[in-house]
Amino acid sequence: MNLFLLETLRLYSPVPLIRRWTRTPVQLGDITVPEDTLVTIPIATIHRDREVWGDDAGEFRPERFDGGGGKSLSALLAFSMGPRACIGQNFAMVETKATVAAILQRFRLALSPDYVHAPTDVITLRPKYGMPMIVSGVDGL
Ligand code: HEM
Repeated sequence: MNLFLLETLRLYSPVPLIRRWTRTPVQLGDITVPEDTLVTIPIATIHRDREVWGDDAGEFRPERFDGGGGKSLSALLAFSMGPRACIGQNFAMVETKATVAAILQRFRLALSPDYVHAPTDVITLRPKYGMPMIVSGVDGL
């Protein structure tokens, strides 16, 4: 399930972008960013970059994380990186696994034909028209 969640965080990162102010000039490759500049880090775009993830960057393929994932350790930025990275990331991963496991022990979920795929960014990413599901109990319950 870990690989599945990582791939979900890559393609549908709940935080699609973050911002940082530079306090001193910062060298980013060939670019010198002056101090007092607001820099946007486009997480969602980086997560679909073919140069980082390969030609199948747009495909849902959890096994890509079996042995690393992208080109570098910092390729997956869903929880950001460094001293201001998400303090709740381990909790979020454990909580999600526990919740999904509890649901799947009791229910089978299928996407409703009414679902319209329209991820939208309202501070965090969410399905614009909701996510209608067809729920049935396991063992026909
Ligand atoms: C899938 C779930 C989550 C995702 C994708 C996520 C993502 C992020 C990201 C990208 C940041 C950096 C924001 C920035 O620098 O502007 C962040 C910061 C933070 N997150 Fe999360 N988060 C998640 C769940 C949680 C949970 C469950 C908690 C608390 C229990 C939490 C607490 C925090 C806090 C306190 C910060 C600020 C850390 C700091 O600035 O030093 N997050 N999160």
